[in-house]
This record gives sequence, C-alpha cells and structure tokens, in this order.
Amino acid sequence: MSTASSEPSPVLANAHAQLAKAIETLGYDEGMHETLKSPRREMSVSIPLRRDSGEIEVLHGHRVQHNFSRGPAKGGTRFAPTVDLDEVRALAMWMTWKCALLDVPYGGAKGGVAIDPRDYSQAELERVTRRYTSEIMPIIGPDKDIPAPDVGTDENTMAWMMDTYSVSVGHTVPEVVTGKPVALGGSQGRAAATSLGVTQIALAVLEHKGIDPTQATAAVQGFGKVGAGTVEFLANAGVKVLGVGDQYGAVQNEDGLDFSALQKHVAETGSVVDCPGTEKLEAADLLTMDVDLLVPAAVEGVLTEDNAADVKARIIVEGANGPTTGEADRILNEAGVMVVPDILANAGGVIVSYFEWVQGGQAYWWTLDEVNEKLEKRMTGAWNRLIATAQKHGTSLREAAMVTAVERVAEAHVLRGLYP
Ligand SMILES: NC(=O)C1=CN([C@@H]2O[C@H](COP(=O)(O)OP(=O)(O)OC[C@H]3O[C@@H](n4cnc5c(N)ncnc54)[C@H](OP(=O)(O)O)[C@@H]3O)[C@@H](O)[C@H]2O)C=CC1
Ligand SMILES: O=C(O)CCC(=O)C(=O)O
Repeated sequence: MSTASSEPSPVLANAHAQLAKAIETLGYDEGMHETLKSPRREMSVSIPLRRDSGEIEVLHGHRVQHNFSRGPAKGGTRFAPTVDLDEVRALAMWMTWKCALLDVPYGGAKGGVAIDPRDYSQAELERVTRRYTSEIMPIIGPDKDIPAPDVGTDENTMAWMMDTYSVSVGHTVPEVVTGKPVALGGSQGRAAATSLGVTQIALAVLEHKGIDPTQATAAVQGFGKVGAGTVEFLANAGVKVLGVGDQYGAVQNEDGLDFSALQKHVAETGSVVDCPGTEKLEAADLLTMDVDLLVPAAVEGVLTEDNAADVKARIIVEGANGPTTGEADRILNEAGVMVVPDILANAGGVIVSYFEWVQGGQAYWWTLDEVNEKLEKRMTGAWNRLIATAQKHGTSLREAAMVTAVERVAEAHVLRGLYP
C-alpha cells in the first residue's frame, strides 16, 4: 500500500498520466493541474469484525472523493484483496471524468475494503458493510457522496449501506446509495446497466467499422456483474463470444459459448472453468484471442506492454476501469486498434445510478423500457460526439474523452470561483 509521501502505485500513476496529457493538450497551468489531480477528501478507516468463529479481525477501508465541482461525489464500493488507497484514488478520479464526459451532474468518488468476500459468510459481510458505512457516515449522504456497487459488492451490500445510514439519521434515505434492490427503491435496469451500455457501445463501434454483428466474434475477460451481462447481450445481438475468463482461468468454444450453460456452471461451481461444452484456455491467452472485439471486464492493468502487441482484436471496449496501462495504450494505438475508454464504455452503470437517484428524490418510478431508452440515448449520443471529436482532432478516443471531461470539470471550477 502506498502513502501520500511515496511514489504512486502503477494504477494511480496511469490515472495521473492520462490527466497530465489532457492538461497539456488544453494548455492549462500547473495550478489547475494540481487542483484537478488532488482528491478533495479522503477517509481511511479500520473495521473491526467479529468473525462467525468469535475471533476479531481488523479490516481496512477507504473512501476517496476526488472532485465535487459539478455535483455530489459518486462512485462504487469495492470489496477485494487488492484494495488500497492508491487504487481507490485512481478509481475516484476516473469517476470524475466519467460523470463529466456523460454530463451526469456528479463529481467522482470510490470506496473499498481490503477483503476477499469469498472467504466470508453473508452475515460477516453484512457486519463489515455496516461498520464500514458507519465509519464513513460523516462524508456520505444523498447530497454529498452516493456509493454504488463495484467489484465484490452487490445490491445486498447497498441495502445494508442504505439501512445503516437511514437508521443512523432516523428516517429512510433511499438516495444515499444506488444499485439497491428494486424493492427498496432501486431502479429498474440498474443491475444490467453497465453491461448493456458496454454492449451498446460495442455495437455502435461495429457499425462504425462496417462489421455486421452476426459476423463478429468476441472475447470477454470477467464473468461478474459486468462481464456476464456483456456476454449475454452480445450473444443476443448475434455476436459469437468465443472466449471468457474469470480469476480462476478461461474457457473457449470456436463455435460460440453458450451463455446459459456458463451461467449455470458458475452458479454451481463459482467459476467458468470446466464448463461443459468448452475447452480450457490459458487465462493470458484470452486477451490475445483471434477475435474482432475484446472486452476486458474484470480488473485494472491487464493489457500491458508485455501483451499489447499480441492483441489480435481490432476493437477493445473497456468494461473494466483502467484495464489498459499507458504503455499498452500507446502500443495499441500505434497498431491501429480502436480502444473505447472506460470512462465512456462502462458509464451505463453510473448513468442508471443517476436515474435511480433522480427517481428516489421524486419517489416516482420509471419502467424498464423508459430507463433503457434513456440509457441508450445517452450512451450512443456520447459515442457519436466522442468519435466526431477524435476524428476532428486526430486523437485517440481516450485522449478525446479525457480532454472533453477535464475541460468540463475545469470550467466548473472556474465558474464557481474556486480557481481564480
Ligand atoms: N458493477 C458496475 O456497475 C460497474 C463496474 N465497473 C468495473 O467493471 C469491472 C468489473 O466489475 P464487476 O463486474 O462489477 O465486478 P464483479 O465482482 O461482479 O466481477 C468481477 C469479475 O472479474 C473477475 N476477476 C477478478 N480478478 C480477475 C483476474 N485477475 N483475472 C481475470 N478475471 C478476474 C472475477 O472473477 P471471479 O468470478 O472468479 O471472482 C469476476 O468474474 C471493474 O473494473 C469495475 O470497476 C465499471 C462500471 C460500473
Ligand atoms: O453507479 C455508480 O454510481 C458508479 C459505478 C462505478 O463504480 C463505476 O462506474 O466505476
């Protein structure tokens, strides 16, 4: 774990480098650079947990609010062994750019607890969530910072967070988190929103490239909330998904994987590995499969200088946050691979989180069709604007996205007089 005084971790260094490039393009001075680089608020907490065995274990968590210039901070809550302050800082910064790019009226935040949820019972996870929420209570709230699910958390986690917050303030506050169960004021369509958005972008890129989806092939890394949904939606659109993987390994089928079989096998065993009707694939080989479309939808830093030159897909749609290192990005760009950056590709989640927050504030609920129609409009609208900007300036999609987002956040700082 790195601290404020040490060098940033590779993930945070990647986020910093992306910002520095946008600052240079925009011609902003060092004062604005530092303003936009520095998280506005960070909180690190200890979480004492009584295990089911009776033993006490102390876990560590964080909540980082990178920016609030355009509205309350917003971002997911990650339960994973990799969580440290620098990872959360990077993820919070990417949330700021994502919300600005999609013109969702939020700043960026992220939170997390260093824990492998698979090693804990549901009752233990509930205790961890409640204690973590109590610890970060002073800085969250429907007008301050609104958590949501991310890696290792789900709608149950959000229900516990909402309940803990509500009990503490003395009345029910559904809008303090998003990604809640529909029965508690969650939005129709939030659970599938990120993967639906990834698929909408993937289909828009295929159309842009003149590729018929029914003739296209894909590989998806990650079979969690984002990856599994993406496999399903791509298959429904006629795309043949040839490979898929999780943290235990990868599988392939040259005729296309059967989503229902994968889903059943994962429900029974916890992994896609050994799913009937598939062949084993080395996890590393998933990313370099001979497919048209690659969707990394698991963790950061999986496309690196070591494997980028071997990537055969001509289109990468970043379902995960930060899956491509800076060096890999350069190699892929030079090779002519179209990389749709995370801050657009996986924005479907935060867009429907925004819809959930709006619906909660009005206590008036939209139908699934209404949600999905509004989601598609925002995702494809943002794609059309982004590709036009990138083509106009001759830049990569990531550079165009970052410049657009950073300019919007900087403008908000200037207009508010926070930066004379
Ligand atoms: N959930 C959301 O709404 C959003 C999520 N994202 C991003 O999408 C990504 C995935 O999130 P989400 O689907 O919610 O998380 P989940 O926890 O639901 O799923 C994560 C998936 O990644 C797999 N995985 C973990 N580590 C590795 C690894 N080293 N190699 C290969 N696969 C791995 C997991 O495998 P296993 O099943 O074996 O544990 C699991 O299949 C993250 O980057 C997240 O920040 C972005 C926007 C919104
Ligand atoms: O839904 C949200 O508020 C945020 C989801 C998230 O964490 C992300 O987009 O990375």
